[in-house]
Amino acid sequence: MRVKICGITSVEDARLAVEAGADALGLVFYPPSPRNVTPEQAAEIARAVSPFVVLTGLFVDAHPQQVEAVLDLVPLNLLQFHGGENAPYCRQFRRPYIKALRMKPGLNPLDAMAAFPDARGILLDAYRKGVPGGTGDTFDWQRVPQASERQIILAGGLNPHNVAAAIAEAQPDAVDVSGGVEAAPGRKDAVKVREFIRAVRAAAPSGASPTELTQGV
Ligand SMILES: O=C(O)c1ccccc1NCC(=O)[C@H](O)[C@H](O)COP(=O)(O)O
Repeated sequence: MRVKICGITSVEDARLAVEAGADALGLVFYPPSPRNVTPEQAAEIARAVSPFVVLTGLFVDAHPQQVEAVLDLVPLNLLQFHGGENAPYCRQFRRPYIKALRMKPGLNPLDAMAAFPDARGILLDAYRKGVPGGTGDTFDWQRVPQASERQIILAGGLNPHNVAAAIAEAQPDAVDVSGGVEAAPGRKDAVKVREFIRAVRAAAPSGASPTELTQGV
């Protein structure tokens, strides 16, 4: 079970997340968010982090030139598109990407993810009208497709106290959290980060997915 800590805004928070065992860090390039970072700030964070930790750059319906400008400065390993982007938009940067789908009532995630066959993963997030992400809201984890061939990342309102139940119910391949491990918007809480990752490891030890655990793989 992989863990992404999203909304990292400082070298200090990047280091505490990596030391706690995060597999990936999320850097938000979306100015209305309190977790937004500039390309220069992101480059400083990147310099401080092991090259073996996945650096994810997050965008919301960004102009392609904005994405390219970030890529010129920041050695991102992965892009995350969190708006209404389509597959041609996402693939134009010729980088691995994950596509976020907000679980609007009535949305069929299997149909929606089929539109992004070349996405490395699909991040399923809560839906709140007018707010693209980082809502702190959960959604019905029963809606997460099971036995999908795709890599499913569960997000939305996770925290140290609910992540084990979320994993048991949704059986994702990875989890993602932002607000649930913060002391304040944009500032991570070291204890919450450690508790979150500890809870994930307890729910899915040795990195195995819950499916592998229950099927004795
Ligand atoms: O984190 C943000 O502020 C944000 C703003 C706009 C678009 C996406 C954003 N975050 C993307 C993420 O992947 C978050 O981790 C995800 O939405 C879950 O956030 P939370 O419910 O706070 O754990």
